[in-house]
Amino acid sequence: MSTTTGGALYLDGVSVVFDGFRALNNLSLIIEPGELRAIIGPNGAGKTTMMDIITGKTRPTAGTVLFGQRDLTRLDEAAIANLGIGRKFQKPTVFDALTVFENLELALKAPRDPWSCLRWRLGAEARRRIEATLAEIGLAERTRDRAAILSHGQRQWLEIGMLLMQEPELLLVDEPVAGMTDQETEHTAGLLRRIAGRRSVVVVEHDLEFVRALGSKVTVLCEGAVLSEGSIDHVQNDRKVIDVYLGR
Ligand SMILES: Nc1ncnc2c1ncn2[C@@H]1O[C@H](COP(=O)(O)OP(=O)(O)OP(=O)(O)O)[C@@H](O)[C@H]1O
Repeated sequence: MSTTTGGALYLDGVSVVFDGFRALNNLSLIIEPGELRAIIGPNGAGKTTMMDIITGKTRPTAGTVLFGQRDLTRLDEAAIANLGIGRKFQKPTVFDALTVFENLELALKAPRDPWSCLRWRLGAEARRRIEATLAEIGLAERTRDRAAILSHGQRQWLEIGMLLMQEPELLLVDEPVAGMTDQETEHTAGLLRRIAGRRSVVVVEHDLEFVRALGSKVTVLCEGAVLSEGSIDHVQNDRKVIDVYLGR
């Protein structure tokens, strides 16, 4: 199995203060290269703020954020994206008028080159990558269909595919299964399990059945810090987690 070339994601003592309110409070977390990790927690726990810190949208008030050897707190959002950190927001942003294939083609960062024979070879390589991604996201049968006629779940998978075309080392995924059917939810868990390994994947989600299907380590955030961490069975049986989150 090939492994990611990106390093670990390392957050140490990260705090974010908005007008005196601590959205993150001394948060420490390590995501290993190739790891799939689920992040859960009550509303306002700091899950979105944590994603915003990693992508450079929000700056920490204190603490260290490293991706491999790179200090993310010194980079802007574009530089962090260029390092290979991709983010999928809840609402998909696929192009309705384009086909599934064209959406993936558009997402591909094709290098421009004046040599036509080389361009042909790059074209073949691009096609191979698009086809591999179509198979990976399970949309090989829908290649020529316009995105507009896809189901909600299929649109989410297409957007994940568009992010994969950029070959991220770390993919952040925000509530991917909201609004999906049970079957689509199951497919999404399989998809995320498959795409981790070659890159790290961090998933924020409220649906605990889905989190169970991911089969990954789970981190429970509460009041801006890690409340519990371990297997889904471990965190679901943790008294602290039941008291502040699951028992409510
Ligand atoms: N820009 C901001 N200014 C002030 N407060 C903010 C800002 N962004 C987030 N907060 C506050 O920080 C806290 C953490 O919010 P965050 O969105 O990270 O939580 P969350 O775990 O993602 O919640 P949810 O599950 O509801 O999406 C919340 O109390 C929120 O109101």
